[in-house]
Amino acid sequence: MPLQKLQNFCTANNLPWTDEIVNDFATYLELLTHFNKVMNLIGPMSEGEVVDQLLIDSVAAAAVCAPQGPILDVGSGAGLPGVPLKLLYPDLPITLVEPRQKRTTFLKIVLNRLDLADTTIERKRIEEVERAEFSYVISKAFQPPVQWLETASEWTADEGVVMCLTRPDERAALEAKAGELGLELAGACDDTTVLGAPSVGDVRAIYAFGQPGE
Ligand SMILES: C[S@@+](CC[C@H](N)C(=O)[O-])C[C@H]1O[C@@H](n2cnc3c(N)ncnc32)[C@H](O)[C@@H]1O
Repeated sequence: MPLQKLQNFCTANNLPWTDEIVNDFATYLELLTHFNKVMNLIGPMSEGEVVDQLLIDSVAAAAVCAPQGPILDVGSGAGLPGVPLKLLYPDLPITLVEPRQKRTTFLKIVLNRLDLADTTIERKRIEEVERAEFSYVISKAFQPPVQWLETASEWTADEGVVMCLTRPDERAALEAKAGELGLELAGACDDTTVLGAPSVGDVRAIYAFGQPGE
């Protein structure tokens, strides 16, 4: 079954995996592949490719640093990585920021079909969203990593983390920018294949940045 690799990934990395989570991922996968054909949300992809390239890349962030409080996903598109994270951590509030109407229409369909509580969809550019603080600030393929770290830091609570889904060759530049912003590395994976992520997705390294501990 297409979700087997996702299950293997979650169990190998001690991420939540229950019957309810399986059902929710199956529904999301079905909605993504169905509406992709009519709305062109993610380009032509098979179910297997969606799992390998999008779903595992999304939950891989939690294998490096699991969310502990409200999540902000900027440039969420068809809900990546925010929806997979919400399915793993249904009790955490999440805000999905996405300016394009077709994509937010799809997000609303997902929200209704999966009955996702504490989920806010902002059909805006991040620059237009009323400022708030989040515990876990994440994006995938939204801004170049260093620019993202700077953007995200403005939305991150004191105890929170900025998640950078990127490539290993960005680490030095990210650490330099983090120093300027008064942040430090709070979690790192320089090669997501060691987590068991297929090497076909865009996310090859994951770094978490937070305020220095005492
Ligand atoms: C390359 S897509 C990535 C979508 C999704 N994160 C993924 O990985 O499939 C970038 C997304 O960022 C959105 N976007 C562009 N500018 C934005 C802005 N200023 N604020 C929030 N989202 C923005 C686009 O509409 C698009 O859906």
